[in-house]
Amino acid sequence: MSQTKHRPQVAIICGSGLGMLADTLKCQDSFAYSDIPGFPQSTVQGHAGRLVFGELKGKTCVCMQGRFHMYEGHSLLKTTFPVRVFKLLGVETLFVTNAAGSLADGLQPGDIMIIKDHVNFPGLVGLNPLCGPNDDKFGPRFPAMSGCYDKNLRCLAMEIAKQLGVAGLMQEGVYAMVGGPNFETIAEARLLHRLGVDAVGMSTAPEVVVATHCGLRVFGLSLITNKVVKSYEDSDSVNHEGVLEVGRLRSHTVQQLVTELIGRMEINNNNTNNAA
Ligand SMILES: O=P(O)(O)O[C@H]1O[C@H](CO)[C@@H](O)[C@H]1O
Ligand SMILES: Nc1nc2[nH]cnc2c(=O)[nH]1
Repeated sequence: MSQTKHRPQVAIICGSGLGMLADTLKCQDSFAYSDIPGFPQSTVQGHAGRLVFGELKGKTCVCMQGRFHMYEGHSLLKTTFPVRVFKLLGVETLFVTNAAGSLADGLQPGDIMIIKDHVNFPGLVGLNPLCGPNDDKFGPRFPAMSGCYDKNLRCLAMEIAKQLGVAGLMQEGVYAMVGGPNFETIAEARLLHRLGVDAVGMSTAPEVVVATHCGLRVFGLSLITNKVVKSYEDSDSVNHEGVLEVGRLRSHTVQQLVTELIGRMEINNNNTNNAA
């Protein structure tokens, strides 16, 4: 921390193809992950691997330009390590963003889903970053997750979307994390759809679990980059380049939304969770 004067209140994790969120920060100090002791390395295209500090609408922010995924071979402890670093830096609010495939019929590529809740599939079978001895300095052994996506921030995001004229692109929904790295089979897609999942990806849930455990307020959004194929008659097929391309197309809107939300949200929330 001796190498930057910034003391962030807000942390942003950029999803696949959404690294441009860091470009909006003013008075930047940036560090390659390879220069930060203990930090894993990004191995996925569309995740630059830089930690960027700066100002956004009067708030001090730190932005992860590139996240870590379980499928890269990192332990869940490693993938979520930056979240605890943010907590120790004094961050109060975590913004998580991701690219995701839609299962809900009403969500089209290019739409933005405000995450209302998640299904942490790896977590349900014991792949949870909180497994192992609990560090009471961060939070309790058995943390509640019922209100992990802050309701006030979700409402404010919708209000801002209306003011920006992009409300038609936005709705709330449930995100599910699967392990990846392969995309879903048709049978898996149908299963997820029946279970009430609106969008699926390979990240985010462990970060939110660790953030909630240590009392951070969380806001999450998924950029819908593709429809998950649910029909044997459908010859469409998803690929990572297409995912990154939708990120590029929607970068401006996502940037505007996140910038306004950070500008207008209250800070000093005392790290309390505000459940739905
Ligand atoms: O969740 P993010 O990092 O946005 O990336 C999503 O996009 C990649 C697949 O194209 C996967 O890593 C998936 O999780
Ligand atoms: N698992 C999964 N992750 C994604 N990331 C972006 N699109 C998708 C998708 O369709 N499935």
